Amino acid sequence: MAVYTHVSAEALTAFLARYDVGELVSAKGIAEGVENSNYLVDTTKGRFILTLYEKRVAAGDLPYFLALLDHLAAKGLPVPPAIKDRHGVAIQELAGRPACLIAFLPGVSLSEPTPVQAGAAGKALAALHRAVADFEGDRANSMGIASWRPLLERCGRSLDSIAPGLHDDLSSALDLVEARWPHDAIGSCAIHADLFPDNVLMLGDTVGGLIDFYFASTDLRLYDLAIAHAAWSFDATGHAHEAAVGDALIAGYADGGSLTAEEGRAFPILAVGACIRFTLSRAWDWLNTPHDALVTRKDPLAFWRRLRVYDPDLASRLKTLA
Ligand SMILES: Nc1ncnc2c1ncn2[C@@H]1O[C@H](COP(=O)(O)OP(=O)(O)OP(=O)(O)O)[C@@H](O)[C@H]1O
Ligand SMILES: N[C@@H](CCO)C(=O)O
Repeated sequence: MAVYTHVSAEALTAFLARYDVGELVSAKGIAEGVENSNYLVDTTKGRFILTLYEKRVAAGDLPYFLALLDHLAAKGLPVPPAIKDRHGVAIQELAGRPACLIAFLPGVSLSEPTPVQAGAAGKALAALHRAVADFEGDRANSMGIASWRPLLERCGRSLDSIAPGLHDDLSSALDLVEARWPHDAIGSCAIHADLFPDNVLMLGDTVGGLIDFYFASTDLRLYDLAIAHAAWSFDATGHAHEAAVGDALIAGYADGGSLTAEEGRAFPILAVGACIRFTLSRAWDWLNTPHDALVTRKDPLAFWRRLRVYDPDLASRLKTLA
């Protein structure tokens, strides 16, 4: 998280009065994350997360996200439902933004997951995909493949201020991904689409919570696994690939088995797509983050470098990676 929108103690007290959650004791902005504004809120009755939805989350999509969370919680997955106020309303407005009060889940986000922990996360992702088999909600992926070219063009030549040649290199990589993307050749379902280690709260080697469903959408199941693989199995710089962590994540997902031959063939291009998606969203943020926001921008090149593992041949032909 981050804090883009500031909430006064008075406004928060009035907001909490709509709920049966006790009275405000303290509220602290959470510096982690980049997408939404988040506060850790303690009341006389417990601990909560207050989220104010920013830039990439459209208010009209919130009913989909909350329905998905309710569906997953009802199936026993450790996801945090939004709290309803005394009138049964979960989606509110606060400080001019859409806002929800969310159940706090215990656990810590890992920065250096072990293979055992990655295996547990892979298992949890598979459980999520099984649990949505009867979920009827549908949402096009607003950060999916169709959005990458327009985002590249919106970033424009400013990308070259991050690394000389980055605009054209991203464009070349995108040409390849657009030509080879499997589209309907493999299964789709509701996916998390952002299952980074910071969105999995771990209790030792056990998954205690899956959070941050605000990119959830209907897309390729295996693309979700490719995103998680790219997020979990590299160090923070994107230089070092922890292959054992990635292998354990996939084995956990497949529950000890392996992907089908068709899935195995599709995986690298989906992972290259994941690299492009997060390079682009980070690059946009790098170039456009407001100066007064409490947020640590994430390095776009850390994601870009992962391409060297997923498509070494392509990487060797790109100025920014060769
Ligand atoms: N339900 C929850 N229970 C406990 N902690 C939470 C919960 N939701 C969020 N957090 C804490 O807040 C931090 C930021 O949350 P989150 O990842 O949802 O923010 P974001 O801005 O959407 O981030 P991202 O950059 O991953 O998209 C998490 O890393 C976690 O520490
Ligand atoms: N998890 C993403 C932020 C969501 O777009 C990142 O680390 O870039």
